[in-house]
Amino acid sequence: MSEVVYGSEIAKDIKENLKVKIDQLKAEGKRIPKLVVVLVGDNQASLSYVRGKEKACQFVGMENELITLPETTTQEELLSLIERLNLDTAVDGILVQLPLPAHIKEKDIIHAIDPNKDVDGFHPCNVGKLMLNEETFVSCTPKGIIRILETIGYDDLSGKRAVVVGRSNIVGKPIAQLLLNKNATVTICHSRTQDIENVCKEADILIAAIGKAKYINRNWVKEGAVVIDVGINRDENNKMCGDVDFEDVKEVCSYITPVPKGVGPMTIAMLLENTLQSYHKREG
Ligand SMILES: Nc1nc2c(c(=O)[nH]1)N[C@@H](CN(C=O)c1ccc(C(=O)N[C@@H](CCC(=O)O)C(=O)O)cc1)CN2
Repeated sequence: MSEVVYGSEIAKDIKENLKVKIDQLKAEGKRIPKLVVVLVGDNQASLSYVRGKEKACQFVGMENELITLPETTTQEELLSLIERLNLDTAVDGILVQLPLPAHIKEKDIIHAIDPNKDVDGFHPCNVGKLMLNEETFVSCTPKGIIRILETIGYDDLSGKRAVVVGRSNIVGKPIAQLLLNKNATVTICHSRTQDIENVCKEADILIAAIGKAKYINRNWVKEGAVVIDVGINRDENNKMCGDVDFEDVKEVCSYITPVPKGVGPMTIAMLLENTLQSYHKREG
């Protein structure tokens, strides 16, 4: 029987901590950190995520501007907005919500954001620094996963085998690098991996980030493994669920994150931390 790790509770503590720090800046009459979130189009899930970011900023007392643009926005229009935000000295963090409409090249947009304001940690400069184990903005979901491992005291990863299922630029690749930076022996599995079930079964830490509802069952999981579920899917009853069959896997692992209330809320807490980090780089 496992312990269920609620990222939502860890995130709440982090946000309370950030609120204290921002209250202190206010009491000292200092400038307040500012995050600008850009949403293009009307993807309902994205709208709900940016609202979550707005609410979190309000909770900690951070300045927040949400810029919503129509689906028909051109790449040039979005690039000129980013240019303006790059130059705005009151802006510490710029986040362009993904996915973008198909006619806009995500890569060009990410490359245009000033790496010093890239609180998503998606710019190639920041990804490169992560690979070199240098201080940088670390992408929020992977950073949140590491914080979960630290919170449960499972962060001495020397000699541990970590398996990441999924190779996205946002989650799979950066979490693999972060685990490697912590001395884990890391394997990345994906759709072309052979015998994926048995590779996963060797993991002391199993990170599921594939985007397939309840794909991983207890046959994939070593007894006592730590299981982190990054998936956000809908099951056959339209109920939100992860990539892991929670009820089945919780019987064999040591720790497991649920969906919802697991990794998702950590993403937003880490975004606030990255924005404060950017602020301090600028203001000292
Ligand atoms: N520019 C970015 N775009 C996207 C990112 C990102 O980090 N940067 N990540 C995801 C979406 N995302 C944040 O943007 C995100 C996803 C999920 C949650 C979350 O808290 N989920 C809740 C459930 C919420 C619900 O009820 O719908 C949970 O898991 O408990 C927060 C942020 C893609 N795009």
